[in-house]
Amino acid sequence: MAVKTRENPMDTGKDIITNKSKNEIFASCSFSSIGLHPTLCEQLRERLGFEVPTQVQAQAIPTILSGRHVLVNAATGTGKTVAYLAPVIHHLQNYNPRIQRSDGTFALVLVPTRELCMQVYEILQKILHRFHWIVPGYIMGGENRSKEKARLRKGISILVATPGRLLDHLKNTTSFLHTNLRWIIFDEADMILELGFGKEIEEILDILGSRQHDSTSMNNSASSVSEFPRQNLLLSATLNEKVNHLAKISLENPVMVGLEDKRMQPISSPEDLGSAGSDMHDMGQPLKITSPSAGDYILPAQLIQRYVKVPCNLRLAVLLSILKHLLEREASSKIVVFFSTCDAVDFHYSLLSKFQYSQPEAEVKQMFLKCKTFRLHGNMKQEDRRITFQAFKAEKFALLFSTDVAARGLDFPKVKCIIQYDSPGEATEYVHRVGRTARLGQKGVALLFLQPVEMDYLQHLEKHGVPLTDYPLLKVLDGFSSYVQKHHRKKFIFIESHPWVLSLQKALEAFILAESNMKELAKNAFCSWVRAYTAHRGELKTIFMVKKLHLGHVAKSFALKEQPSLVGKSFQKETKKRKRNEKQKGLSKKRKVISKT
Ligand SMILES: Nc1ncnc2c1ncn2[C@@H]1O[C@H](COP(=O)(O)OP(=O)(O)OP(=O)(O)O)[C@@H](O)[C@H]1O
Repeated sequence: MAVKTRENPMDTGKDIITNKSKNEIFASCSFSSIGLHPTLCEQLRERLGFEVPTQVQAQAIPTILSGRHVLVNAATGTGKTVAYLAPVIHHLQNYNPRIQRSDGTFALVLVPTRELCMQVYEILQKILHRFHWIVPGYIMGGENRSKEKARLRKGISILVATPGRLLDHLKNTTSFLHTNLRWIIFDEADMILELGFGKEIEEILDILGSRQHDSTSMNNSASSVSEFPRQNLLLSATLNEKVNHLAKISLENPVMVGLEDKRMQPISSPEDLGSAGSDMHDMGQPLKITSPSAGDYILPAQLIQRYVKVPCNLRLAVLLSILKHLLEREASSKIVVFFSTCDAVDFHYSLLSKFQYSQPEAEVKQMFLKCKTFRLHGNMKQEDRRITFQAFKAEKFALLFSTDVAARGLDFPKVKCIIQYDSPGEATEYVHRVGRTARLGQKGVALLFLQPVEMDYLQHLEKHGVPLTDYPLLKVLDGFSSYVQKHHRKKFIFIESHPWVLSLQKALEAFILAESNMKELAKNAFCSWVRAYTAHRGELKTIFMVKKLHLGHVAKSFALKEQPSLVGKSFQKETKKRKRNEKQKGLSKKRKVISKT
């Protein structure tokens, strides 16, 4: 099938998978030829519509079936979930006599966020349709503990969990039976650590008797209760050096799937592997994963990646213009916009739910965007998070405003465009955010907003093999208004003087001024935005520097005419308090900002 030529700079083409990308994504074998039970293959076909395995599934499934510990590194949207679920189900449905609920938990899938927990559980439910004796279940932060206890007491064969809640039940739910545990799977392994769950994971492995020790095999521990040896799996699109310690304490002689040789280095000293310092073997060779460098992050080949350089004070007007452009050009578009804070999500969500606009001289005001808008962040009630997650999945034409809770693992069908309005920070997070589109060979576009003072971030991304091209913003803005053409025949070469943007900015400021609750939301969003900006780490601190910003212009990006006066002493006091709290609790900045799993 030929790929459509693109006229619209953000046109993602039809929802087609080209023959070329089909060959890159899918393997030329069948699920049964890689060892899966015929009924399971049928379930994959009937319930999920999977005819043949993806490349990563074709590599990982036989290796996992063989019982080896495995590290899987493959691009976003390539089918890692079924790559680990299918072998587990294959073995479990084969047990003779059949497993029962009273046997407790056999497999544990650890995930970093609640939405991912629900997603994996839903996939399990589908595949297990014909294997009714294998019971799936989930436990996660925000849910009712007593109900979870009751479910655990009855028995859950394959349990999906967020780490904090799992540890809680391991310590406090005596009826939680896990003596038959055979598999521990870390999905998005690097994120689990990034969120500061390292200590919890070590405790979990200790309690479950699945921690590797220097001289003892795990078969000497609690796992010996089970008749089968333990098998642990670590997966992510961005396995990096941070997972070395986790790999060391949880995997024994692991096989690497998708990690090129250049990413593996012999261990020269015990410190190479982190605090506990021991070795990890693959065929006798102690190895560790090195930091990713140029070209190491695998991004979907068909993903179009662009950046847009926007002066700070016009960011909001430009965001709204681009959204309008995209949604009006493509009648079935789904777009995800990433923000750095919950307050920013709330502000932009409320703004777009209410903001009406008419071009100068036009008589009737209309909603600026006529599109269903959703929001998702860690400060929302659990039930609202669940409703949003399900609703956005089902929609064909919708916008989602989110923090990084949606960045990892979530599989929203038919998302055509990802906009990173606030920069992601680490290149790893860039990779996962953009990975919500262009899944499984589908087309997709990613757009990154940068301010003129932040342009060095492009080099940071390029170092990791992520090259971006310029987005033709002026062309998009010019295409907008009859007003522009009627009153100004000259061509505009600066965004700062573009009549469409200026008129929109004016209207936004007037709207915020007139709506007191919106003004409050804008102020809160402004303050947390600045706080989040100061939280960039390492090398990124030199790119995203608050002191390089004009805070009055930042205020304009929340449609505030003036910089809120509360920023100053109270902001500094709050920042100091936050740092003190973080130090005391030993939490990573990120975990606090991102989510309450
Ligand atoms: N063999 C297959 N045939 C058809 N579709 C598949 C197959 N395997 C997976 N998919 C689909 O591909 C999409 C991506 O799968 P999945 O979410 O497992 O990817 P992933 O590699 O885990 O992505 P991420 O790194 O973002 O978590 C899903 O919609 C899934 O249903």
